[in-house]
Amino acid sequence: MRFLEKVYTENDLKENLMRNKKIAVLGYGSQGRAWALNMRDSGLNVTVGLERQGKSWEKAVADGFKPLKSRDAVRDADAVIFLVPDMAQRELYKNIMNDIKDDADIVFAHGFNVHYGLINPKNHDVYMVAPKAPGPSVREFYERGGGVPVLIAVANDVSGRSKEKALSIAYSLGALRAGAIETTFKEETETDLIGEQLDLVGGITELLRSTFNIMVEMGYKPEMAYFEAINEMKLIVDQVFEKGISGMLRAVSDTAKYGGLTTGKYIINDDVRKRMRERAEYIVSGKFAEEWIEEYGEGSKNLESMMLNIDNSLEEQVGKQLREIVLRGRPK
Ligand SMILES: NC(=O)C1=CN([C@@H]2O[C@H](COP(=O)(O)OP(=O)(O)OC[C@H]3O[C@@H](n4cnc5c(N)ncnc54)[C@H](O)[C@@H]3O)[C@@H](O)[C@H]2O)C=CC1
Ligand SMILES: CC(=O)[C@](C)(O)C(=O)O
Ligand SMILES: [Mg+2]
Ligand SMILES: [Mg+2]
Repeated sequence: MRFLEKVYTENDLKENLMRNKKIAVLGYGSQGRAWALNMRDSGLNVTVGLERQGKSWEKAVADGFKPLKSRDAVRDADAVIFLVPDMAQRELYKNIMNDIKDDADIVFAHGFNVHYGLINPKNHDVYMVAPKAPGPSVREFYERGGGVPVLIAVANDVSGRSKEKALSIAYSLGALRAGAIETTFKEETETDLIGEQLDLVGGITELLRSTFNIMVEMGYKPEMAYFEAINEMKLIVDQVFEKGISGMLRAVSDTAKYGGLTTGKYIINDDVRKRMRERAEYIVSGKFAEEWIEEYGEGSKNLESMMLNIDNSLEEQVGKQLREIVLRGRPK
């Protein structure tokens, strides 16, 4: 079966529609910094917009930008890119929407706010360029002559050229050196959330911590447990990244293959899969979005306490010390 019918690369860019346009990047965090730097290095006219002075402001200045208050940054922008946290986007949009030019594009790196109806800019081109990687990788790949793949999607196409403009932004991020795949806001939002909750961020975190804690309960030294249960994850995932799951399995010992395949199936059984499916449906129903908006509205107290719990855990204490050794040995 042939997948990936259409992957957009640099050859698909007929015209760089963003070349002489003014771009406002709102937010200078994980994605914001990477986008602003990559787009500037690609020759675009980038202004960084922030709500207030602070760490992000200082970082932007250190990188050679002259940040402006968001409302000033968007005033003459042809494209406004929302790279502040998803939960902050609705309020920011409300505060600055009257300052945005009537024909400016509204651009996102993730579909959450548009898909769940929190932001609904009617008379603008609204599109998404969603890097499938954390911000620092978006920058690092670009700097090393590459780019991370992106998903592009169009939610509102007033000009008839939204997709071309999304490709032009993808190009400036370096993403067309890899490729862009077209999707919808709905599909990107739901698959992004399902992925990060079921395995990437949710499932994996608890698997790592559970394995660590079981070893410690059984009387093994925490540093041994950390090495075997947590630290080595990266090396295994790197194998998956390079060669897929079967390639990873071929890179480990037959003992690991056999034990892993049998125990994996024993742990992740139909019961667990049923619970995973329930959470995926919870996302698709919109209830997760409601829950998260409510939690954020109440000051993210539960999130903070869960983070504190992790910060104070034994695995974090051991990890901090062990990483000094591990990172010291990493090739330069
Ligand atoms: N973190 C990542 O690697 C990825 C993020 N995305 C998407 O990119 C967008 C930006 O996410 P991140 O880069 O993770 O954000 P972040 O949390 O790193 O961004 C923080 C930036 O927003 C500003 N900020 C924080 N709270 C604010 C508020 N209440 N009002 C205005 N500005 C505020 C901060 O000063 C900082 O400059 C989101 O839509 C996210 O879903 C997409 C792919 C990966
Ligand atoms: C890095 C990424 O793409 C995530 C996990 O979906 C996110 O940070 O939301
Ligand atoms: Mg993601
Ligand atoms: Mg995400």
